[in-house]
Amino acid sequence: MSIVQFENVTRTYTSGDHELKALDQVSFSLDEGKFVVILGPSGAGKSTLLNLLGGLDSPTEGKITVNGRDISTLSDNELADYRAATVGFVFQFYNLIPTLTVYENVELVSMITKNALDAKQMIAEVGLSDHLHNFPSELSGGEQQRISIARALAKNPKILLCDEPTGALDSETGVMILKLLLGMARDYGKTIVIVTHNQSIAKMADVVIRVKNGKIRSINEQENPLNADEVEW
Ligand SMILES: Nc1ncnc2c1ncn2[C@@H]1O[C@H](COP(=O)(O)OP(=O)(O)OP(=O)(O)O)[C@@H](O)[C@H]1O
Repeated sequence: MSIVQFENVTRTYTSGDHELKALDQVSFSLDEGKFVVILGPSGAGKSTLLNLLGGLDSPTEGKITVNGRDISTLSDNELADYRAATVGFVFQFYNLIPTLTVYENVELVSMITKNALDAKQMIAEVGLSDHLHNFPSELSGGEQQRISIARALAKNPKILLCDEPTGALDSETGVMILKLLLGMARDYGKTIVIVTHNQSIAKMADVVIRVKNGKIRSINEQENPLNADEVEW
């Protein structure tokens, strides 16, 4: 069943009398529970696409439907509700709050959503129960990224949006993070959308979307994606 639908979506940026179409008439749909990789060179429009899907921005034209709801015309307050209820974010540089402990960083989510899952349970899910009371600076990069995934999962989102989630990690640690994300799709039916420059990660995707100059160049479904263990870069 399709959980995401973009129909002729355009996002135009205007500066002075110059207009730039960061996304230009983009249409695609994604099925629930899939592991999706969006590939494309710098400036292709990947972050713009992820921001629109995450309700951090609205399209200039076109329609975006997520989980049966048209999110293209929501007010700022409605978008905040949509973000809290439907999507989780994982970023390249983790975005943890340095003055809060691991537990507090994840528990924070319960302040923005009614359906938050138990913070300790989510930290256990990413294998870091021994670090509940550590501060982010006391953890390795891979551990910090696992905490940011625990925080995203604590919102119990249907969709996890990841912008270069392994971009700051070595290959071995990156594979561990990808394994964790893949497990979220396979075991919990989450839809995982990863934006990356890294062609190797695309080998483990159910669906690969290639973007260039604001347009979709191709959408490929892969029947037999690789396991995370088989990927390296
Ligand atoms: N806020 C903005 N104002 C003006 N132009 C923007 C803005 N955000 C993005 N753009 C432009 O839109 C285009 C697409 O940018 P986007 O960040 O989506 O690309 P990207 O594929 O994510 O690139 P990267 O891989 O380098 O992050 C680029 O030409 C960029 O300069």
